Amino acid sequence: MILVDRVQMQAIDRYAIEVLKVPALSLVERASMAVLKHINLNKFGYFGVVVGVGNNGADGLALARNLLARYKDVEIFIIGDVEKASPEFKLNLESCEMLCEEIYYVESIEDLENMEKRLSNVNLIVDAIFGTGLNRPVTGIYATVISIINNVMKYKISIDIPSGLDASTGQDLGEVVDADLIVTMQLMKTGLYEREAYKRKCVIEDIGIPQKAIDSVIYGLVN
Ligand SMILES: NC(=O)C1=CN([C@@H]2O[C@H](COP(=O)(O)OP(=O)(O)OC[C@H]3O[C@@H](n4cnc5c(N)ncnc54)[C@H](OP(=O)(O)O)[C@@H]3O)[C@@H](O)[C@H]2O)[C@H](O)CC1
Ligand SMILES: [K+]
Repeated sequence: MILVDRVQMQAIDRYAIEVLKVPALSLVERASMAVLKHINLNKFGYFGVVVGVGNNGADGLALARNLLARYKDVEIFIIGDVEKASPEFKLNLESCEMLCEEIYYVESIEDLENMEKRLSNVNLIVDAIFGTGLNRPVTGIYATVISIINNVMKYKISIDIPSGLDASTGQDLGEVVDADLIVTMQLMKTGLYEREAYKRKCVIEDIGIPQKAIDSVIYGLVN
C-alpha cells in the first residue's frame, strides 16, 4: 500500500491540477460522491455538514449539495472567512444556497450554541473542517466546534482526515473529530496508517487523480 504524508498529497493534488490539467472541481465532486456511497440513505435522512473554508470544506459542500439533490434534510455550518475560500468552495456554496435554507455562519457564542442545538437533532454529522491543509494546532472557535461535534454523540463521517489530526504524523493537533468512518481520498495518509484507532475506521476512495501524478511525486518520474 502506498503511504503519503500531507506534503506529498498536496503535491500530488497540485500536479494533477496544474500539470495534468485535471479540473479541481471534478476532484472535489468525485470526493463528495466517494463519501456519499458510504452513507445508507435509507437509514440516514437528516445531516449536519460542518465545513471549513478550504477544499476539505468544498468536498463537504459538494456532498451537502448531492444530499439536497435527493431531498435529504441538510443543515450546513461554515467556520472561517468565506472570502478566503477557493473557487470550488464558492461554486458549491452558491448551489447549496439555492437548495438549502439552513446555512449558518459560526462566529459567535450564540452561533456555537445554535449549532450544538441543531446538531443534537441530526442523525449524521459530516466533518469537512480540515483535511491535508491542517498545518498548526487547532485553537479558538475551531477547537470548540470540534468538541461540540464530539459531544453531541452522533454518527460521524470525516472527509479525508478527521479534523484536528496531523495527516503526516498522526499527532493530535488539539481536539480531533472522533469519526466513526474516515473516507480518505486516493491514497492512505501516513498519519492515519500509524494510528490503529484511525486506520481501522478508514476507507480509501479513488477520486480520479492520475497515477502519473502519484508516480511523479513519489518516484520523481517526470516524462
Ligand atoms: N487540493 C485538491 O485539489 C483537492 C483537495 N481535496 C480536499 O481538500 C483538502 C485540502 O484542502 P486545503 O484547502 O489545502 O486545506 P484544508 O481544507 O484541509 O484546510 C483549510 C485551511 O485551513 C487553514 N488552517 C490550517 N490549519 C489551521 C488551524 N489549526 N486553524 C485554522 N485554520 C487552519 C489553512 O489555511 P491558512 O491560510 O490559514 O494556512 C488551510 O488551507 C483535502 O484534505 C481534501 O479533503 C479534494 O478531496 C480533492 C482535490
Ligand atoms: K475532515
